[in-house]
Amino acid sequence: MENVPIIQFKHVTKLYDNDPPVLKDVSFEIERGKFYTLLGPSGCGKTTILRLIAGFTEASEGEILFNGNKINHVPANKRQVNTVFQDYALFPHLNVFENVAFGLRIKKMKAPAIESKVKEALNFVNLQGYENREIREMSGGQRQRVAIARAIVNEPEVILLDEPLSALDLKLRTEMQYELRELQRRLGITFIFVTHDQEEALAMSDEIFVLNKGKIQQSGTPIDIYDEPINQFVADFIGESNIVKGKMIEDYLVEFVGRQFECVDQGLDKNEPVEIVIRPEDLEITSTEHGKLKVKVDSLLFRGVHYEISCYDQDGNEWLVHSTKKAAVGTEIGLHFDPEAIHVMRLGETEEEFDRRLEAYADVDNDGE
Ligand SMILES: Nc1ncnc2c1ncn2[C@@H]1O[C@H](COP(=O)(O)OP(=O)(O)OP(=O)(O)O)[C@@H](O)[C@H]1O
Repeated sequence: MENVPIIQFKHVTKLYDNDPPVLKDVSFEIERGKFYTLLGPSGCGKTTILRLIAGFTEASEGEILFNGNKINHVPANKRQVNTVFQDYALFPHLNVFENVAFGLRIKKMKAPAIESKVKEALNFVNLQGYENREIREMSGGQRQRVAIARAIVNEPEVILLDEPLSALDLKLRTEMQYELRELQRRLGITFIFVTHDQEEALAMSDEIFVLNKGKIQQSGTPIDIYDEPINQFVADFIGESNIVKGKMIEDYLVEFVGRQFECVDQGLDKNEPVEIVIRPEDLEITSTEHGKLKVKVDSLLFRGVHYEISCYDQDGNEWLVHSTKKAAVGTEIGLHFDPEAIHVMRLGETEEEFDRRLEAYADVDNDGE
């Protein structure tokens, strides 16, 4: 049982009415006890995936499995899953205790057991002593914790969280990110968290699924996805990036902006058209003689930790640079970068092909040691 994924989607397609599909042939596996994030722009199908797992809607095609058993037609109240909604969906006329106790009362649990379970859940989210408070007397962050207590009190195997932090201001949101992550570790329950905020996804998750237009574009750890984006959509969505068109000359040699650069990629065709990603923090400002690229500084913004410098090369490509060094607007500067900073993306590569290519790199690295 331990090795069976807790949730599996096999070729799941979902249409509402006769509209075009909102999920198209989606397959993935969720392992027990990890923190997963579904990340993508508005309308890409994140909430639909949660609703399918919760049993609030049914798949049009494909299979959904829970602990290895098909659950496509299992009603929501028979699934070992609880949802924390964006607006928390708390009952305003009930106090904190009764909000958390609600599900247990429906299950007709005995009063002393309810009392101890609700207390335990409130302790978990640091709301001991708030039992008799009205919901309207609670702050946004406290309501959030009541909603989480209400989910964990049922001891589900999976907790689904649909943009639960989006109503909070930035400071509280950051605090709650730590709290939620910590809570997930202490509980050891599988969390599936939905957000369209890439920083939140990178900070919180064990695994991220990046979605666009009803398809999973890439899945992996935050570092995998940040360092090796599969395509332009992921590179752009997961952080600020410089993306330019290029050509793979041969293994370890790529051309862009009319020049050839040493890189770490291999296994592509000779002269294959590619896209190149370089992260702004991987670009170093230097003199025009020492730079690998010559660019003209267009604007400079102070961002607290670094300057954000926008430059243009001879072909009109924009290059964003994050640097603690300043550069004067209107001057020409050089940009230096290491071969490892160049990420080569194949056009139209599927996730399976991409993973195989990265594995081949790893084999070469290991052989080389
Ligand atoms: N009950 C419904 N009936 C018809 N269409 C729906 C229904 N629910 C969602 N959709 C459509 O399905 C698509 C995906 O919606 P979904 O809510 O899953 O996206 P999302 O990624 O969660 O977006 P958001 O971040 O805006 O919540 C959207 O085009 C939406 O309009």
